[in-house]
Amino acid sequence: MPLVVPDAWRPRGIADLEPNAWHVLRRQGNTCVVAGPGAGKTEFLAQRAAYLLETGACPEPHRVLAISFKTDAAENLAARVRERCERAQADRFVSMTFDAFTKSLVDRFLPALAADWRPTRPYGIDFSRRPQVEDFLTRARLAAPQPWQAVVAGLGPSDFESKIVGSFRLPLQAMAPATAVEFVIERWWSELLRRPGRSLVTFTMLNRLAELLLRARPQIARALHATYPFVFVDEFQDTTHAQYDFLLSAFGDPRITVTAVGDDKQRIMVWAGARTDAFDRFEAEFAAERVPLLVNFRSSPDLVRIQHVVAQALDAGAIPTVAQSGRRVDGDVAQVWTCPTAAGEAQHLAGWLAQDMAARGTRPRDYAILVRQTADRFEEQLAPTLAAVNLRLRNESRALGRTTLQDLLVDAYAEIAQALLRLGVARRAPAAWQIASDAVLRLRDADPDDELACLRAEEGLSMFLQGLRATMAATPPSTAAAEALADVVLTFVDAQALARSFSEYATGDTLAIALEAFRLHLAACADGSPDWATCLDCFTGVDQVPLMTVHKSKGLEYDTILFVGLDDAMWWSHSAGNPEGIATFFVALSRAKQRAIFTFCRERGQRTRVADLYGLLTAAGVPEVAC
Ligand SMILES: Nc1ncnc2c1ncn2[C@@H]1O[C@H](COP(=O)(O)OP(=O)(O)OP(=O)(O)O)[C@@H](O)[C@H]1O
Repeated sequence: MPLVVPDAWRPRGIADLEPNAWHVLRRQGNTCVVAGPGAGKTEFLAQRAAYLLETGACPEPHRVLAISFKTDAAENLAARVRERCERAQADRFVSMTFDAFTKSLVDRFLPALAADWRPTRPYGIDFSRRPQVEDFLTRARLAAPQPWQAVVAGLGPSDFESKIVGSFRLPLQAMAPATAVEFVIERWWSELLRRPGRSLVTFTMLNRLAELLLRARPQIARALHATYPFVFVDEFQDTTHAQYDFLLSAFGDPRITVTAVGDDKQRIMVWAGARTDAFDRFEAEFAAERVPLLVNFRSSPDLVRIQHVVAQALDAGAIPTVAQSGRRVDGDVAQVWTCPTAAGEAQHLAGWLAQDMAARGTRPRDYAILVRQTADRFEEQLAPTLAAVNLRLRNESRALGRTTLQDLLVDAYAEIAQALLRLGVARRAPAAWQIASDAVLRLRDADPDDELACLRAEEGLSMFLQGLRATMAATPPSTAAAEALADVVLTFVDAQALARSFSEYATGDTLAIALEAFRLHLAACADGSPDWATCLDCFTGVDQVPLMTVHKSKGLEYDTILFVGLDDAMWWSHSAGNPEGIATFFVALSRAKQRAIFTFCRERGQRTRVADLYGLLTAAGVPEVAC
């Protein structure tokens, strides 16, 4: 494909970029783009990838590496680049989560680690739960030499792994602890890595091992640099100590250009170890320029004004952003509903949703019900009431085996398998055909320029679909039939080909996790569906109102968000002015394009702990309405 002259390059799929975004798009050096919600940070990364690939700024065979924190964010970015670039260019865009990237390095180069730090192959993944860390710290204190015991006693379980273990650079060979903290760190590694049988490692440990690998084997770091001269990091505010240090060892090199984007007002992962100084460190240690984006493309002007009140509570110097999106609703753009009982709240919500959809011609997926936590409990409470007005609720935070429904829906295999099943019930499904035929060419390794190979791969697909249609027509949906279909599809797709063709499945158990979740979800949807088309609609969530935690809603947007449970019971860990609580509230509020509704139910709790959040809404002029 001919290269585009840089000055002639234009954004794809959007009319234009704001001036600051143009500046960073063309910039050579390291940059951090710090911008508020809806500023188009993710979109900007997709456009920059297209620019680098299409103008030859990132020439073949080099690649652009994008690192995200969540699977759905990584997939979302990859999908945006695929939509904007030719396949040959999009194939040079690698979008992975931090965990998948560092794990793949460790898995690939495990023998290159010094014996003292080498996990067994295979190793198990550990999630270091709080009681386990508490127990470990007690044992470590008792085993520590007397003079160190007081220091060990001062270590807390909540950030021990993420901060203490996460920020400690492993020496190239075995450790000889010189301090109390080093004693505990050494013991932690020793207990997990060198336990009898199979090693256990956490993702923090994998990040640390990947960082060690690059320091110990500079040739691996050089190979990484040669492959990825451009690196993006999305949601940079969520970077943990171990991840930041990995970035520094991996890409803190003048030949690599790193673009980090994020919003420190959306920092809601401090509890999971996000460091609070990531942008400052990046600016200093990567000699990066900090560039703000000043437009909000998502929310209407009135919502942007309310968001700014909350933004100022997080950062008194927050710069107001300019709304680009118009207002499309009459009346209040934000309200607090005060309901005496949970049942009354559910009824009001269901009735309001049905009425709003009828009045505005909106669809169930234009709305999202957000909760701070315990989405499963809210699902139980709300689903029957919504069903009474013919609305289906879908808990996207629901666990499916070792993943969640939300992550399954952006999984590459799930997308291919769904497309195949769609083609099994409908001949005319152009979008599904596109996904299936692209996937088959990739899985069968057919070069797009080799007409014969492409023809053969497509013939194979057509033959498979003939058989699949016959099977699906002859077998009504049931749990057993869904499981059998999942097997048929997997046999055709071929697990080995998946692992070969999709980097995310190359190592580890990502594919096994996706296959298990796909089977579980398909079987659950088949149960009670009158036909396969309905079952597949259920699978994708067509015409279902999504319910999810605020954490799961990060990066997403909806016409209207309904934040249920703004009370002390749901916000038990919040205290006035707590930045992470306000940031969580800010993330929820800023998902809305047109309207944000908050509900308070007296039966569920008080509103003392969350008085500051109500204070912000009042200051922004948001009215309270009794329901
Ligand atoms: N330059 C642009 N022109 C028009 N629309 C845009 C532009 N950039 C982004 N958008 C749209 O604005 C919305 C928000 O964009 P995006 O999700 O990239 O924002 P973000 O900064 O990553 O948001 P957040 O931090 O809140 O998740 C999306 O609907 C996107 O398609």
